[in-house]
Amino acid sequence: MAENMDDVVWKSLPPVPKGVKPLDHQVAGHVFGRPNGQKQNQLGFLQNDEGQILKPIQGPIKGKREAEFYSRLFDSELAISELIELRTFVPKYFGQWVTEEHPGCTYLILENITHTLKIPCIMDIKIGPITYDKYADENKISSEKKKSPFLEKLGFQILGIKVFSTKIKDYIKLDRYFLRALDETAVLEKGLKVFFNLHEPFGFYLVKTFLEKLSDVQNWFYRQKKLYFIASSLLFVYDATVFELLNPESSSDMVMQAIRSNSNLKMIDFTHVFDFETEDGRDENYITGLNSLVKFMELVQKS
Ligand SMILES: Nc1ncnc2c1ncn2[C@@H]1O[C@H](COP(=O)(O)OP(=O)(O)OP(=O)(O)O)[C@@H](O)[C@H]1O
Ligand SMILES: O=P(O)(O)O[C@@H]1[C@H](O)[C@H](O)[C@@H](OP(=O)(O)O)[C@H](OP(=O)(O)O)[C@H]1O
Repeated sequence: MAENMDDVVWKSLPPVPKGVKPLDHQVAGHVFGRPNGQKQNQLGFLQNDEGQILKPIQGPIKGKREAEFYSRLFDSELAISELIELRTFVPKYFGQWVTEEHPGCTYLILENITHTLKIPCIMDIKIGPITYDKYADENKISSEKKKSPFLEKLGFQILGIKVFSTKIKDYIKLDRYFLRALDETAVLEKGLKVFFNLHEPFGFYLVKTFLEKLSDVQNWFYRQKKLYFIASSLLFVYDATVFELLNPESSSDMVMQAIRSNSNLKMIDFTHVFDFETEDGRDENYITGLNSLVKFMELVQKS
């Protein structure tokens, strides 16, 4: 028997509905055709040609929460200014999709943030030292606590990296088992610096660009008092072709402009998002994780 469920090769895959295919570039979560944990659920992310992904709505009650999160956020009558602002930090939502090939599964239709990238580089980071919610039972709490020995210190965990290394001219893929085992030093050397191609002279500007984007997310979290996010991720993407566009003569303004338009940061995975019960909430768990990630990125930038 394969040691890791991810290594199980499936003899029969679920049918792929017409006009869509499994998501090309995915670094974590429910992968189409792969069992999810012990649950043997083989449905996962799909993509279409229109720049959208299809995310299966997960079983109760996680999936329902995520579906409600998106439909509330993109409701045309939404009048809460903080939530209207939050739209800029998440993939666009286009409604729901069902297909006769997968009876019983409804998909969320979301913007595919890797769609326009020629050589996509992707990193998924789950934010916050606490990854279980108020409804978690003892088993869930203990299984979450066992997943990453360094989570309490780091405040975040990298779940997956797929990066085109301009040094070896090939893709490097790192999975959550490898990444969760990295301590405070190794997470810099074998995680973040690898993702940002830091051997490149322009790696510095890439980190600078993402720090700007993270600062916008931070500002929103300091201001908003509506929601708190457990086990939610930040998805970092950039196009490795940007390094080809630049040369040593490029001014720093030109470099920043090129990198800004070839990179993106979005919040994803909203299966554990809740409304604060009082008017003066502050998402300390998310803020702790985010601030720590920013500090680590600043260290990367200085190195
Ligand atoms: N909008 C998007 N555009 C492009 N890729 C995406 C998008 N959303 C998710 N992905 C890809 O899918 C992966 C998993 O996303 P997500 O965390 O939403 O899935 P999940 O199945 O809910 O995960 P889990 O069940 O492990 O919490 C991400 O790491 C990323 O590679
Ligand atoms: O990455 P792994 O180790 O495969 O773990 C899964 C992943 O962390 C999910 O985020 C988590 O769901 P939630 O965060 O939504 O709870 C799920 O929990 P579950 O199996 O308890 O549903 C895990 O199986």
